[in-house]
Amino acid sequence: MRTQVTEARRIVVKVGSSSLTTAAGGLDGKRVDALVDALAGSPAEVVLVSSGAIAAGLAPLGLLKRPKDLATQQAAASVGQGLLMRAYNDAFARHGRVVGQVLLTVDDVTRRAHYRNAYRTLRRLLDLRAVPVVNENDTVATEEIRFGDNDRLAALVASLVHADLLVLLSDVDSLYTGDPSLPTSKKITDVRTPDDLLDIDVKRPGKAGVGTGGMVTKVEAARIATTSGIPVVLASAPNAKAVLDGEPVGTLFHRLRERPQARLFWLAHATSPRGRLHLDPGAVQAVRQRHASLLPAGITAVDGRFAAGDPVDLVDVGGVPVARGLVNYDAAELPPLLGRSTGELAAALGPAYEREVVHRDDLVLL
Ligand SMILES: Nc1ncnc2c1ncn2[C@@H]1O[C@H](COP(=O)(O)OP(=O)(O)O)[C@@H](O)[C@H]1O
Ligand SMILES: N[C@@H](CCC(=O)OP(=O)(O)O)C(=O)O
Repeated sequence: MRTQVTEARRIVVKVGSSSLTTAAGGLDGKRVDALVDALAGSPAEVVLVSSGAIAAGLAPLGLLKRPKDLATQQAAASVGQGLLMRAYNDAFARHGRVVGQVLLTVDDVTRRAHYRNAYRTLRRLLDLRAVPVVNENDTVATEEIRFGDNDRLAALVASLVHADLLVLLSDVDSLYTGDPSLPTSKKITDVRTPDDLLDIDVKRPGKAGVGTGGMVTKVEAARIATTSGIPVVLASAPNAKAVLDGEPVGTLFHRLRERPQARLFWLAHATSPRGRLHLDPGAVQAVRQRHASLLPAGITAVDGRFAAGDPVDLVDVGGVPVARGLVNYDAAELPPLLGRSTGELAAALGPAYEREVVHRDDLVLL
């Protein structure tokens, strides 16, 4: 059993084009359904990074193989992305789950100002129990600023949403020492350090012809994630359920360091609180033991003059600080909300009041 997997609370799963399409081209509904069944069965929050827009758009446009020129690829992506979302929408609906499309460019995941926008949207979708389905915004990306494959995009999204695990699903069941079709190539179950990759040949692209990056981009994605403290499992798409159940399938890239908690470290050690939120015992327990977000219902009193975004201390009935967090409301807004459930507040004051007072991602225990 892999505890890196079974203990993960937030997982980014990336699936490649070759795992979603039929041999004849076009989306394979059965494979989409099987993948979605596996994802919907996971107790973790899941962000799905899905390729396949270009591949799904080929058949409807009468294209026989993946075009080489960017404009035709973009036209195919434009047609295929809608079909892809329809397939996910229908497949997740069977589990009573809603999907949200998130199309990103390189800038959205690398520039800080954009990055925060993307993070907020993804986090809100997860809070609402929706499944974000991410792809590159192929129709607007130019050759120079394009990821092209989704492996690196998935690694950056994993880091962006503070995921505990990245799963790369492909048409190959693990990393091999060389071309998997050669009998001399051996399966690799664990990659613990970059040295474990020194003798591995990852150059040859996939034979299916619809994927783009082959193993090179997957190994690169694993490097980005593991150096950000996020372990990676590379496995075949039909093994998605086994992966998420923690079974030792595919290749596990162990994380190379602890997850840097730089922002939360700053919050705990380098900020002074602008106010205090007094918690009832139930809220203290929820924050401490379940690492839950703080909701208005668990707050009994507020001290200080702070604005939304400021650091505040969360204190217990004895006034002892238990956590520090970034508050989502101005001090003056809070008193009428205290002790009331988020459902009640939303009904009385509108959906903007459904938000948590301190989100769990912005909270550090003291
Ligand atoms: N060392 C290796 N180990 C495993 N697969 C490899 C290796 N080198 C090349 N490959 C090829 O990489 C392919 C997966 O890449 P790709 O087709 O881009 O997948 P996807 O569409 O899932 O992103 C496999 O089908 C396999 O043939
Ligand atoms: N954004 C593109 C991804 C291209 C692609 O084929 O990626 P991958 O299958 O992950 O190597 C698409 O949806 O078609």
